[in-house]
Amino acid sequence: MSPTATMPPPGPGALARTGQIPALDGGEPLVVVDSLTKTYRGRPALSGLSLSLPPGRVVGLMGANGCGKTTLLKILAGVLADYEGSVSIAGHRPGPRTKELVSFLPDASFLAPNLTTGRAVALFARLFADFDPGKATRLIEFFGLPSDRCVKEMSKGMGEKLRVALAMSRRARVYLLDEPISGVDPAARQVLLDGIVEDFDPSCLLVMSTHLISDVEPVIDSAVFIKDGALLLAGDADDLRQAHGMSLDALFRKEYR
Ligand SMILES: Nc1ncnc2c1ncn2[C@@H]1O[C@H](COP(=O)(O)OP(=O)(O)OP(=O)(O)O)[C@@H](O)[C@H]1O
Repeated sequence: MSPTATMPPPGPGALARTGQIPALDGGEPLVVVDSLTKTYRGRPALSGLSLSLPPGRVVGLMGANGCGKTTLLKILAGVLADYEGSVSIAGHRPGPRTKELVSFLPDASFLAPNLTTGRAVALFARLFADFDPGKATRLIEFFGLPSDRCVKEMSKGMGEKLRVALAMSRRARVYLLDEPISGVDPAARQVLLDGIVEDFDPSCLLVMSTHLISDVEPVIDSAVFIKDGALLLAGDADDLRQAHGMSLDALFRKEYR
């Protein structure tokens, strides 16, 4: 099915054609991606993707396995630099300047196995000038993490909660979370999501990739669907639900079956 075949009729859903998610206050976009193409050894992972994401939004980045979500987040985070097209974060090409603006939670563990929660907080405070140790400590308590265990002694879900607490405690402009709730049980997902959006600053942008759409649907206000490295749908969550007459979860199942 071609992307245009799935586009909703003109009206709110027209947003979907361009990948422009509207600013809540009419302001400038924070992240702009134009004709982004990324190949791995000649095989395309992203193919001419264009997106415009304003501050104040909590965006769900969704798509089937291998559609390019992690690749997009890595490019925005400045981890991958060999791409075609243009990418801008607050007017800057991803690089050393934007790493100060972007808090990236990768999908793999990046913490040393011997770190306790306290040592992890101290490490992040040394690494990042914008890190708020008080917020990290509050989130660690909110998530119920034990203070006497190091990373290698934590369960997968505990490790994920610690990484989320650390990533969300930077005073960044853009938060990029790759599958932040995939390792936790259904009840804990809600707690994790509550922690992620707690105290969300409307001058910031939060993008999280996920397959767990019914879990994130109450929390996100915008959605980007990617298919085969290209944009399928993007827009305000309420507009998409209204234009298609179904939940984002149902829309995802319809588009990707
Ligand atoms: N380091 C790599 N080398 C070669 N190909 C890669 C590499 N990383 C990703 N790919 C390929 O790029 C495509 C997009 O992968 P990516 O990890 O971005 O997808 P994804 O949407 O995040 O998938 P998932 O939902 O399974 O995490 C896939 O075809 C994948 O096989």
